[in-house]
Amino acid sequence: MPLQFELCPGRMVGGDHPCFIIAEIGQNHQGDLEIAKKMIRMAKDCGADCAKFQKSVLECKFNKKALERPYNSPHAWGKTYGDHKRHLEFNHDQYKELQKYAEEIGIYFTASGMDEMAVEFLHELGVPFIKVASLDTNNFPYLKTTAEKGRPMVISSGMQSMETMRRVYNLVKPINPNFCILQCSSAYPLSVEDVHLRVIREYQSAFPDIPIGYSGHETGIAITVAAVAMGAKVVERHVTLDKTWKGNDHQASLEPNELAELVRSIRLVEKAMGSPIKRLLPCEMICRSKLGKSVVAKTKIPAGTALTLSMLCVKAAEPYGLPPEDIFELEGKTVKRDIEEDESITEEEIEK
Ligand SMILES: CC(=O)N[C@H](C=O)[C@@H](O)[C@H](O)[C@H](O)COP(=O)(O)O
Ligand SMILES: C=C(OP(=O)(O)O)C(=O)O
Repeated sequence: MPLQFELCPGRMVGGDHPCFIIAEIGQNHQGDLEIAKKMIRMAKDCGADCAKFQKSVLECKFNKKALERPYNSPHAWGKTYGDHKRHLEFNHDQYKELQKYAEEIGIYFTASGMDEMAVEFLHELGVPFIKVASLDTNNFPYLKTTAEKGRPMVISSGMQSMETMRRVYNLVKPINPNFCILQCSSAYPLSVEDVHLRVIREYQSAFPDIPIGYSGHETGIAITVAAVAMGAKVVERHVTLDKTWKGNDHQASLEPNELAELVRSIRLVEKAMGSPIKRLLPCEMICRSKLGKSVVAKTKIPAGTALTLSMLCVKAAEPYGLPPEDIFELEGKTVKRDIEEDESITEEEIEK
């Protein structure tokens, strides 16, 4: 079964394809369409593959009491949680405008569908893939209808257990094979001790036929780069224009210079991952001929002498002689000509 699939038109993920980098604008746009556009532009300029938002149909995502509860937080945009969330929600026409803008500047555009109606909305909008936010990952009716839409899915796994993630995999796989799972811990900002990058390995062995990725809420870029070195094929990070802005996620977000550095570092590490085949590289030949050690005569050895270990030593020598790892095989072999003390012993001097 392939470890890769087409996440967006013309963009494969998994296998040897470059890691797909999602700039999660989320609700960091302050409810302002112009800021949202600036953030899409910033994501593109910094080299991210995709600009992502969060779409909710609030009455479908929350029950009445949850919307009516007071939101006493410095990050609140309204007195109740419902008012707060309403302020941050873009409508259909605004989404259309953002989508058009992203298309014009050439960056993939999508959102997490944070309830079934939101997924319906995104499906009709024609996003390339649906992001399943952690809060819906154990929402099995949602997962089933979303998988049935047939669009690729990126499923995050904050707040879930391994057992639930196995059930998620078993539910989605037969309906829609084009999905990946992201390791994620849902806290903002996330402490280093709560990241658990090793879960990526667990997922890779439990779900070997899908790409695995990482959705990070920590500060800085190092941990996300490490996730890529561990094989994350999709990464997602919140982005902001200013970490001091009001909002729950800004502190755990990357400002433009950090996002650009993240993209650069990921691309660098991808190149450095190279090949698993260990061999002497052409670029190492200069070092080997200068400092690599080889077999040298410890004493003068007359032609026809059968070699013993006591006649040989190992040094960095000019020219480079026989490799020292073969020294024991030289015992008993005879030399074709007189060899001076401290002279390199090369292939040509040894009787076959
Ligand atoms: C789990 C989840 O949805 N997490 C999202 C994605 O990471 C977050 O962006 C939340 O929407 C955000 O932290 C909520 O903040 P507030 O409660 O102030 O609107
Ligand atoms: C909550 C989201 O993401 P995650 O679960 O990956 O943090 C989201 O994409 O809206």
